[in-house]
Amino acid sequence: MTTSSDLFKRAQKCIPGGVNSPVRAFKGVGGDPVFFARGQGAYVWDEDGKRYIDYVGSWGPMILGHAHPRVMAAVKETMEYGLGFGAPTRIEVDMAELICRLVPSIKKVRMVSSGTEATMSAIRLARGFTGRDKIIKFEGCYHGHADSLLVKAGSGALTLGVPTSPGVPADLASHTLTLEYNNAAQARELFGKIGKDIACVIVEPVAGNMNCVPPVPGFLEALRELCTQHGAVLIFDEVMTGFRVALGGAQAHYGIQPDLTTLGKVIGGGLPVGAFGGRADIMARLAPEGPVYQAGTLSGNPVSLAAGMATLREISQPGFFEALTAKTAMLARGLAERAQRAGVALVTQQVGGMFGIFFTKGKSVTSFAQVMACDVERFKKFFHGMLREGVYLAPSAFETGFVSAAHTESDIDETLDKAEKVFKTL
Ligand SMILES: Cc1ncc(COP(=O)(O)O)c(C=O)c1O
Ligand SMILES: N[C@H](C=O)CCC(=O)O
Repeated sequence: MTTSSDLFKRAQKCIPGGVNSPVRAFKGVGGDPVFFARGQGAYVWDEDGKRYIDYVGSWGPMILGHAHPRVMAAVKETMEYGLGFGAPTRIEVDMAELICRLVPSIKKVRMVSSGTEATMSAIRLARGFTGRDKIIKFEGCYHGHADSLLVKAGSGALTLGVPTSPGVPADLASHTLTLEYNNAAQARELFGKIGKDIACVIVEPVAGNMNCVPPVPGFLEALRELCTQHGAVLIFDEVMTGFRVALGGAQAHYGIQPDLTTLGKVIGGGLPVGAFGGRADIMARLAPEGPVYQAGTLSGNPVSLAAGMATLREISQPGFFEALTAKTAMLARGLAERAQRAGVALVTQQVGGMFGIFFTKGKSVTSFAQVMACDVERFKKFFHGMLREGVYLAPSAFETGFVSAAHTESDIDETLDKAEKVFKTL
């Protein structure tokens, strides 16, 4: 018995499933979730004081590692002035200017409190701007839990086997058209048939909620071309990839400008936040400038923005992303090599500070069908082996992994040695 399992028993009596977000519950790997008591740099410690090298990083925000001193100092300093006012503050202007400078496709930006709010609002805005109802998303992509987007979704919805959630009205779901990720021909065909009805295409420019699946060359380009041609809004959901795969996000990495971008995670430095922004003519349709309504009591919370600003300042340092990418590549390459040595079929993929581990043969995984064909049972054994060894991976075969600036080469080496030991047991 561990303190975590005691706490989980208590939690299950008063919290649905014992957790406040389904992916935390270990349903995808079995067993009881670990309860964490603290984090510092690349490590987290559970309630019994066991240390883990952390590759979840609060699902992405902790790009500097846990409790980074400059982020903590910014939070403490800002808190001294009050926790929020429900009125405009200087830091919101600073943050908006910074985002617009770092992501040039964003001419105006609205802060919200979560990634879900960002995508939900961006969809409404795209519909209000175009006067059309239909939206296109891709199977296995997750864009938060707004009704229109919980259709063939990834992340916890996929892990739990409910990619299309009960509770989403069929009438609403019928407006969400789902295509195969990385299949440009299918998108062309659909646009050819009903292009004039499509309000927007929303896509994870690197899919991070069905493990880690980068776009194949030409896929994002085709979406850009189709949206322009048919007057639809192209939304890059960069809640995960924004300030994670490159300073300017996936759009800078791949050189493609969306019309709208959604952000979250890193821009809050670990505190609740989200944002959406983009073309000035589209953003001008948003209340109070335009008629499309969107609001939030805690939107642009100064403490969240202080943590986010401090994080963005750190990741703007020259060489930050080169170093993060090199370290993540070292991990991904090393895992593939150690697996091969142990005779285990494994594919690893990586973009910037994101990586994926697939128990499958072959060279790459580019489609949802390939993701679903991977050996999930083997992943579960690997996950628990690594957990025992003191390495915390995302508790699902359908989630991406995250490396932070706090991970050292020696952390990566330690992880690889432990992985090799576990591979030999599979
Ligand atoms: C790509 C993407 N979009 C949207 C969301 C929703 O963000 P949040 O969990 O902050 O609502 C997430 C993560 O959950 C995500 O990974
Ligand atoms: N995959 C999700 C976000 O990226 C995981 C976070 C959550 O839903 O709790």
